[in-house]
Amino acid sequence: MKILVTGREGQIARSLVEQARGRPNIVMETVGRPELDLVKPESVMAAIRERKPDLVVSAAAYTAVDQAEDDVDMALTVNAGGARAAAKAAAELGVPVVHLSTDYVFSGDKAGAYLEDDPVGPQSAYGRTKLAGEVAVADANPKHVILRTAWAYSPFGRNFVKTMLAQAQTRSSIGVVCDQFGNPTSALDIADGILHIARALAAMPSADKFGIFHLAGTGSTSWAGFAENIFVESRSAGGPFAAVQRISTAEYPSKAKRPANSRLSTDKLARVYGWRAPDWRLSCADIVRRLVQEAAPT
Ligand SMILES: NC(=O)C1=CN([C@@H]2O[C@H](COP(=O)(O)OP(=O)(O)OC[C@H]3O[C@@H](n4cnc5c(N)ncnc54)[C@H](OP(=O)(O)O)[C@@H]3O)[C@@H](O)[C@H]2O)C=CC1
Ligand SMILES: Cc1cn([C@H]2C[C@H](O)[C@@H](COP(=O)(O)OP(=O)(O)O[C@H]3O[C@@H](C)C(=O)[C@@H](O)[C@H]3O)O2)c(=O)[nH]c1=O
Ligand SMILES: [Mg+2]
Repeated sequence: MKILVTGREGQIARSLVEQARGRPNIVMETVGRPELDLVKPESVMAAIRERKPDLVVSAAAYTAVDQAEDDVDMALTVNAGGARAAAKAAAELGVPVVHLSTDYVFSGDKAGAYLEDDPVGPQSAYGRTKLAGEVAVADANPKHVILRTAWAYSPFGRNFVKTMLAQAQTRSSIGVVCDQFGNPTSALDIADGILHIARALAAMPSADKFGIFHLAGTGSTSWAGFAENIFVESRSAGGPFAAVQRISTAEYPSKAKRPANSRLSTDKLARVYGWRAPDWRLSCADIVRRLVQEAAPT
């Protein structure tokens, strides 16, 4: 099975390449700028048409949450227009699209974990443009799996884990918000989940397998709790650590508003596909140890 991923250097794209390595019957290919540019729908259509994949993973996106507040037109063009083109190209080939979306489509006002059909209410430009992307993808290709994930981190690209470890190199204490709750999710786990979904769709593309699904790490915490766990693991692996000062959202001003609670229920994915991500602490430990080892002088 040939899987084509949009974006080359993104953390989910790189995780898909790593997790597919050595798996029989899976050819994982990535394509990004300049050949596939989400700003240019024709380039997206042409790149996908030419490669004739059996499944498209629409992973590339405008992901700079604060920057999107000042750059809404570009974020919308990429996250909705670009996503629509990828889904449409897949539809023309008659193949499914797995499209990545985000917990930031929710307002954060709910007390419990969000279900797939809970009302959306994005608080940020990024969240609004990603929601527009969900609508565009669903409209362009009936064979869509929209995967909302959250708080992604990995050994690759830019993410919260790498930011915390980098800051701890020069600081003994770091202020981190303790009043926003969600599910830290390893991009390597997201890649495993996507591979599971791809195999299930190839085996039996029944109607219940399409639609919106939540895929996130099992268990939840605050950003402060996440940071504390990162430093416990890093310290035990001989890496950098800092004290976490628990602060409120008001004490950490930012352009974009983040949801106070964006915990995602992953029961639908478990029910329909029989797959759930590991506990976030286990995956966090793996990735922190790997980053510490990779940084250690040899
Ligand atoms: N990171 C997170 O915490 C979360 C991410 N998601 C979603 O998951 C998906 C993947 O996220 P992640 O891997 O973390 O993202 P990254 O920010 O790591 O990567 C984004 C990718 O998109 C590419 N890209 C951006 N603009 C364009 C464009 N105009 N044309 C082509 N490619 C472009 C980038 O290319 P280049 O390498 O050239 O810059 C990069 O490869 C996104 O849809 C995101 O919205 C959902 C929830 C959480
Ligand atoms: C770096 C830092 C962040 N924070 C806060 C700010 C924010 O509320 C929270 C996370 O900050 P970040 O900028 O890393 O996260 P952010 O860019 O908001 O992360 C989001 O990215 C997009 C792409 C998604 O789809 C979301 O699921 C989510 O992962 O932690 C601190 O309190 N202290 C710090 O030192
Ligand atoms: Mg960020």
